Amino acid sequence: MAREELMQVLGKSSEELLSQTVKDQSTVLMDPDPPFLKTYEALFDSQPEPSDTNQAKEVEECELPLIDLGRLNRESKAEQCKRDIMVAASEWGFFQVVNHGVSSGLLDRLRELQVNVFRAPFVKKASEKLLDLSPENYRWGSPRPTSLSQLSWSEAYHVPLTPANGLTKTSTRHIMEEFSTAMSWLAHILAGILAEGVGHDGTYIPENCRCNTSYLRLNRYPPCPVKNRVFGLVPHTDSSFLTIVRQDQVGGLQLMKDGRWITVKPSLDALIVNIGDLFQAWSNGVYKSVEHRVLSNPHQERFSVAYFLCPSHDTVIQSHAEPAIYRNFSFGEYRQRVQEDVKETGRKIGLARFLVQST
Ligand SMILES: O=C(O)CCC(=O)C(=O)O
Ligand SMILES: [Fe+2]
Repeated sequence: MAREELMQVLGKSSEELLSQTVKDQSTVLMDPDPPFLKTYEALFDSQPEPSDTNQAKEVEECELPLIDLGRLNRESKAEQCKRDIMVAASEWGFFQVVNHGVSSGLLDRLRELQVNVFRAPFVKKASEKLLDLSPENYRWGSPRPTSLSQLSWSEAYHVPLTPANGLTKTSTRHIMEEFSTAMSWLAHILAGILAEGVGHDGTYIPENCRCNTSYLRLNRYPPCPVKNRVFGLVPHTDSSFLTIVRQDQVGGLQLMKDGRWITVKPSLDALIVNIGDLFQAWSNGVYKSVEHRVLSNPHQERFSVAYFLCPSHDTVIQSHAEPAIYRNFSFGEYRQRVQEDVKETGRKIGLARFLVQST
């Protein structure tokens, strides 16, 4: 039974477990972790569904394609480097890049900021503006999970990249701007290579994906006492053109390859790039937006930051290939459909909603 299992794992009696959050008021007020156990108590009482235990299934640990971007600056190597990027995007939908030009000092400063903000008590994160990050942009858990497999044991700040007024710029905003400028530069180089590879002209992405239409997400995965039954982040695809992630040394990111989950070995030197839904549609299925997820960890917390290269909401996604797999749609329409599906069914349906045959 789930509750017994939980009591065992936590080494707590039923009463202790039920009073988990009726702790001493000051402990509750200082606790950085969101109240997962109390809020989702009913899910732990329900019978496990087969999908609840799928984290325990055997997975392979695998080296993703590793691409040295330093080769782009050497005439004799640049073409091969571009080909490697295109092959990885179409065969894996995921790859790692090194010599990417984003300085380790900047990555470390962002990480420090991220750790600081998530160390704040949960009640503050949920109700106050902290380090220039607003409670409206703070998420924890999942909107309406109906089973444990739909719950994400994580918290995140979604950071829109609207430029701040120079006079009032905080140091937080300054670091995030510097970071997103570096990520945007890298994302545009990669997107340009991929666009050229499928015969699109090089102006569409820079014209539609601007600094203020893309965004950052700061993720924290608190230790999760319920082994193997709850994800850190549920399986999903990204709705972006492409995403660049920096993970820490804890690990837990997995991606789907040939019908199997594969664990990505953490590397602090590398950035992880994955193709999002928009690139899959725009390339008419040549580049793959593959499902990925994050496992929870019973002992260690984990941090990651993701940069999502996205266009403005009125941008129309249209592949020029024939026959087109997906009908044309605007990014705004796509986002709205995804949000409605998540609300109604607890999960994202994504591009399958936009197949030409289904209209
Ligand atoms: O934390 C990670 O490694 C991945 C995060 C992710 O997939 C996302 O934020 O969409
Ligand atoms: Fe993702």
